[in-house]
Amino acid sequence: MAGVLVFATGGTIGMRETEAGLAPDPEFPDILEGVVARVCRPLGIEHRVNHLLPAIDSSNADADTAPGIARAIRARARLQRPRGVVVTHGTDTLAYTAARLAFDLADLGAPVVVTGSQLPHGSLGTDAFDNLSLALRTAVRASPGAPASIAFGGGLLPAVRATKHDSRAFQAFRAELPLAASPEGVPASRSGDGPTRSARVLAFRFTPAVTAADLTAAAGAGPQGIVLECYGSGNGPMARPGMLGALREIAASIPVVAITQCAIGGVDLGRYAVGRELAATGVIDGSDLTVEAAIAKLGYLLDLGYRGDELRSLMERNLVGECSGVRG
Ligand SMILES: NC(=O)C[C@H](N)C(=O)O
Repeated sequence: MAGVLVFATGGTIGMRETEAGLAPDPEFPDILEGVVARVCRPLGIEHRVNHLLPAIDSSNADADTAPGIARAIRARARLQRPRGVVVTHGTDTLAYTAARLAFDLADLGAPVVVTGSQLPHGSLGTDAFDNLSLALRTAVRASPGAPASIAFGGGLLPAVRATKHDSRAFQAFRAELPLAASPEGVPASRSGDGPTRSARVLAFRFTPAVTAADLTAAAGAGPQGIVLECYGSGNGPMARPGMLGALREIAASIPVVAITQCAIGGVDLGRYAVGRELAATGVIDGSDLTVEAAIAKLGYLLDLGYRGDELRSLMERNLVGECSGVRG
């Protein structure tokens, strides 16, 4: 086919006003078909629109949403060999999904561009069509091996570096850091068949009131991995009663990845005594990963079957431009 494959997954872009608030518009499939055709025809590009049902408000995304979108894209792409792929998605969890697709589809051989909108397609002055048109044109023009990107508010952002930072403005996303140079590429699957269920990775944020019991409770809910949002250069309340022991125990049973709450700078676990204490509990150094990219990467590697030292080593390296890698 060598055209564009579009996957609609929900989000404001496909919603309309109802008595219960914004909700999926049953007429959106027809409208999307028309808009995609209008952009692709003058470019001489074929297109096919797929709807992943049910269309959701992306706030309802769960651990399997992004891996499920990746599986659907892979299955279609195998048959239709597209030149590019566009995913329409709600903005609330768009950065999480886009980051995950960047890993899952790194070797697809076609660029993946994710978009959505702040206003519904039918609203006056909507950003839906500008964003969609930018995404389609990017998917057609980018090279087959280009990294996954987000087309939004007139700009393109690297999927593994982006965060939603504005709940209203048309420029809803921001990437504080560029793609890291010289990515190694994604590893082969460790377990052959792939998992039946996607790993559940939680984020836990250190704040002044946090206790060891809070962390133990979060880990007790049974996630397969935890992203620990630390202060500054990778610090935490290590003097809190029970915190060292709790972290040691958790990190011995599931991977715990330490990232920073700061947008820039990354972690440097050797800098402060509290950072060294944290490192000694067995947490993995998350370099300058965003929380979205850390969750995506850890979930992706767990789903590929990686565990233990192999997982740690991959987490600490730059696979698709998502992090600078651990300081030597
Ligand atoms: N602008 C949006 O798309 C927000 C919406 N709640 C969603 O994420 O589905």
